[in-house]
Amino acid sequence: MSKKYLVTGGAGYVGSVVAAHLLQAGHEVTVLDDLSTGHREGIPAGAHFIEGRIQDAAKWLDPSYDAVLHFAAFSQVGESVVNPEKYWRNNVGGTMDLLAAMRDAGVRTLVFSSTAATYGEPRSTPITETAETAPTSPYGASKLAVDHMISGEAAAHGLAAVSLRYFNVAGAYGSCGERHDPESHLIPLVLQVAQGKRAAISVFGEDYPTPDGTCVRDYIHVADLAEAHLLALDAATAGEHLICNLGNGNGFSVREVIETVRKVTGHPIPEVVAPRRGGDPAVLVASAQTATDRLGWRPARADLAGIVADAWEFAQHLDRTKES
Ligand SMILES: NC(=O)c1ccc[n+]([C@@H]2O[C@H](COP(=O)([O-])OP(=O)(O)OC[C@H]3O[C@@H](n4cnc5c(N)ncnc54)[C@H](O)[C@@H]3O)[C@@H](O)[C@H]2O)c1
Ligand SMILES: O=c1ccn([C@@H]2O[C@H](COP(=O)(O)OP(=O)(O)O[C@H]3O[C@H](CO)[C@H](O)[C@H](O)[C@H]3O)[C@@H](O)[C@H]2O)c(=O)[nH]1
Repeated sequence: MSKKYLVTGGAGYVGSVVAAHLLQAGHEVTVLDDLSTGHREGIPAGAHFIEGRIQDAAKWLDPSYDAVLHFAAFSQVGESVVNPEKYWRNNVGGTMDLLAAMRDAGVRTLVFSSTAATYGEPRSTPITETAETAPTSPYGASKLAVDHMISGEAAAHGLAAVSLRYFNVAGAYGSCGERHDPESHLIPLVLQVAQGKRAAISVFGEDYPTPDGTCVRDYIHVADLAEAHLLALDAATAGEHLICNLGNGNGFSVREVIETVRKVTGHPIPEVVAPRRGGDPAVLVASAQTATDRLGWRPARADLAGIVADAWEFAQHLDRTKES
């Protein structure tokens, strides 16, 4: 049955891909986005668009919505360290306003973009949802605070809520892909080297306790992530706040990612070794067993070369549309 969804942050990377999946499944989608980091042309065709802030969600939310999918947030770890108040105000304050608007409008289902950054430096791997949460940045702390807020909303007011804790999101879905400015994520940066926009990729540290000395991460295709959101909408249960990690359970090192980009693009990709980046754990790999058990989710695009190939296709598409 067709449903009506509000997608906050639907002009951004992950939100636009999820909006596209919801539309393809036959649902009605309204994107609420202030375009602070998103792109108007990234909103998938067929979605309604409200240019506005989550802080003002009460202006637009009404009981006709079946659920909210909440992506809107600031998400740069480094920026959050130098400007933490920006993160508390937008991510935490904004979500508090959104939850109040949902309560007033009687919209009682929420899927929230949480993050692996809520765990901080892991004590063991793979990371399960019962692992200690000790975020190492204000960004991670702000997302953890929202998770706590949502738990309270479910317990006190019967919200049906699912938080999805993404590990390293990558890849693209058709014309929806990653275009952060400034870009800080590894795969799009390595692709910029392939495109000749950067001279070399910096490898942040080669003295970690990992097989090749570089950091290991769990890269998950954004389309697999999107499918988990559709399953989460079905699984959400009144009064419960379900938290699920989303990753493939496989770790790839920075050097393995660079080598994969070389193979996929056919470009040489010079690399330079740089100092460690503050706050980077050596290894971050998810156990997504809860997502499998509770949502019935299984990643279908776990192959790193396939993830990189889709991101490469999108990077070239972006260049072609800029030129034309
Ligand atoms: N990309 C990742 O690797 C990753 C990993 C873990 C979690 N997440 C989370 O997923 C979500 C989406 O991330 P993304 O990579 O797509 O980021 P993004 O910056 O591309 O998208 C965020 C969107 O939210 C909008 N926005 C921000 N504040 C807003 C506000 N107050 N009102 C309305 N719109 C607002 C921005 O304009 C942007 O379009 C974020 O919540 C992020 O914390 C992302
Ligand atoms: O130019 C670069 C960029 C990144 N890296 C390395 O590549 C790995 C991946 O870095 P990303 O910036 O792509 O991703 P992160 O693992 O830092 O971040 C991800 O995990 C975080 C949790 O720690 C947050 O959830 C965040 O939103 C999500 O993108 C890290 O070891 C990083 O040090 C480099 O070596 N060179």
